[in-house]
Order: sequence, then C-alpha cells, then structure tokens
Amino acid sequence: MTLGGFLDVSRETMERLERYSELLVKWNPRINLVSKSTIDDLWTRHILDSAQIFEIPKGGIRRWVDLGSGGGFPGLVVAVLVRELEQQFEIMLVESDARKCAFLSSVARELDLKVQIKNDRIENLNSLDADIVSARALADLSSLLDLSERHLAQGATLLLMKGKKWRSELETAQSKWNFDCQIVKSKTSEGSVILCVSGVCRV
Ligand SMILES: C[S@@+](CC[C@H](N)C(=O)[O-])C[C@H]1O[C@@H](n2cnc3c(N)ncnc32)[C@H](O)[C@@H]1O
Repeated sequence: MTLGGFLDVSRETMERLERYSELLVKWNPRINLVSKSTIDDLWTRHILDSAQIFEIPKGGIRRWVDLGSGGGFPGLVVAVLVRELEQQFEIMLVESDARKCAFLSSVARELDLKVQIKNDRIENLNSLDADIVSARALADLSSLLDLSERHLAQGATLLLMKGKKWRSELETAQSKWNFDCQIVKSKTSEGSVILCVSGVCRV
C-alpha cells in the first residue's frame, strides 16, 4: 500500500497508523495533543507530514531521538514505520508533559511498538548519544541547536521540521553555529521544509 503517494507500507502499518489516529481523536479533548483547528485534517497535517521524514536518513542509525514529541510527531509515526523493518534502530521520545507521555505509552503498548519514552525536560537529560535527532514545532533553529548539541553522537544528523520562517531562523543560527544544511521541501505543507543539519559546532 502507498502512504501519501510517497511511501510503500504494509497493510499492518496502515492499520497501526489508523488506530493511532483514532486514539489521538479520542484523547485530544482531554490533553490537547494537536490544535483543534487541525484535528479534522489529522492524517495530512500530522501523520503524513511526520511520515515524510522517515525517507531522509540513509542507513547507519543506532538511535533516533525525537525531542518534544507531544502527541508523537514525528517520533511515534517513525516508530510505527520502522516496526515493519524489524526495528532497525532504537527510538526514544522526549516529552516534558506527563499526560502526553501517558498517551504515548498507551499508544506504544496498544500498537506493540518498541519505543523509550522519557518524561523529562531535554535540558535535564544526560547525553542521549543520538545518530538522528528530530523535532517539530518545538523551538527556533538556534534554540534547537542549543538543546540538541549535547545529545549528538559523532556524525549525527538533525531533521528539523520548519514552517515558513525557516530562512530567517537559518540566517540567525548561522551567526552562532557552524553546520552543513540540506533543505528538503515538505511534501505536505507549502513553504515548509525539513532542515537536515550535520557537522554542528559553535562558531
Ligand atoms: C508545540 S508542541 C509540538 C509537539 C509535536 N512535536 C508536534 O509537532 O505536534 C511542543 C512539545 O514539546 C514539549 N516541550 C517543550 N519544551 C520541552 C523541553 N525543554 N523538554 C521536553 N519537552 C519539551 C511540550 O510539552 C510540547 O508537548
């Protein structure tokens, strides 16, 4: 089966994603996992948007860490997608809100996903030694680099999902940090991009 016209997945994966979206709709009124204005378009705005990130890294991953996962975007979608590949890498979701972590744990249990869920602030954690760090709607690029630096393994890549202000964020970050950045256009949201950042070090 094809997911969003860009990713081939099994029927089981599609069923897991459908169940995940049902659980989100059920829990959302209580803990505001996604904004009310986007819940009717959950599939495109959140699930497909997150799924596109899965195609970008090219192997060699031991640990993928998603920062500020909220309702699981993009990290929990990645956990569903990697499950059909017999779990080629470890996935960790970091989220400071305990209610959101309870939701993430409940979905992971029901969908039989192997994910570690860390209910803490990113700043409080020892180095997570991640090969991939992802984040969506968490902070501006400079703040994301501040938060992530300590958690990057050698040769790590950050996959940062950014809205229309990405150019000015990039300019500001380049005055404080050295890094390589590949810009991938979003397949689901006009004007949004995924910044693929590597070789991060302070200026
Ligand atoms: C705007 S939401 C985005 C959630 C999700 N990534 C998405 O795209 O739907 C940001 C999330 O990051 C969490 N968060 C913010 N600062 C954090 C920090 N320093 N450490 C851990 N989680 C944090 C918040 O609790 C919230 O759930």
